[in-house]
Amino acid sequence: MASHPPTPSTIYFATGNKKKLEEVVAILAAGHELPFKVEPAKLDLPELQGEPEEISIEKCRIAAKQLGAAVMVEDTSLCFNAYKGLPGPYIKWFLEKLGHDGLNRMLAGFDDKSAYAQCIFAYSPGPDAEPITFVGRTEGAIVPARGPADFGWDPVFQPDGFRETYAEMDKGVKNTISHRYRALDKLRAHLVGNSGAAAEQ
Ligand SMILES: O=c1nc[nH]c2c1ncn2[C@H]1C[C@H](O)[C@@H](COP(=O)(O)OP(=O)(O)OP(=O)(O)O)O1
Ligand SMILES: [Mg+2]
Repeated sequence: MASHPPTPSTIYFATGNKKKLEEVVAILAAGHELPFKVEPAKLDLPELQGEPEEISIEKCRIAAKQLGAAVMVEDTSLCFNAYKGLPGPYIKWFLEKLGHDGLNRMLAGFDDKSAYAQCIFAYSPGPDAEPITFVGRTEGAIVPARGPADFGWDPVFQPDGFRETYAEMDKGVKNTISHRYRALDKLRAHLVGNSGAAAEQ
């Protein structure tokens, strides 16, 4: 992992998605007091192509250059096992063009409806540093849409071990089992471990 200077007092979370921001704020607020502040930065970051980790790293480089500061970004994939992980990072376009029903129709010919949601956070302390990444994954299945349609593909993703879709479940529950929680929890642990106090030891 790239060696980074101690965690700065302010880190910008660069995203154009207010529902992602809501969940990041809620997840961080539910944990212990942090030795740094996370400020939102509304940037319309490009939809890049490539392997998910590379996409997050490049997205982070772009955001760090634009903001000239410490920044975190995340890119989210929805991966169908019957499609060897596609749509993956391209889910945004599949969702936009096909909608919830269309995503289900993609799997009509397959017995295997299993999927996983994946979130990759990338963090960089500044424009000249190499971003580091943190991956979170939640296994589940693609189901006919159930629940409020206020956040992307939440209505069609039912995490393993639950009877509700992400959309139906209490936000507090989603924010303890989701792909976003799992990735962000690793990033938070890194940033706390690398904060001033710890870094002096
Ligand atoms: O927990 C989630 N539950 C349901 N849907 C979700 C979730 N997280 C991302 N999504 C949607 C948003 C976008 O349609 C696509 C990912 O694309 P992605 O590029 O990561 O998000 P985005 O462009 O909306 O925001 P950003 O400015 O951070 O890139 O899946
Ligand atoms: Mg995006």
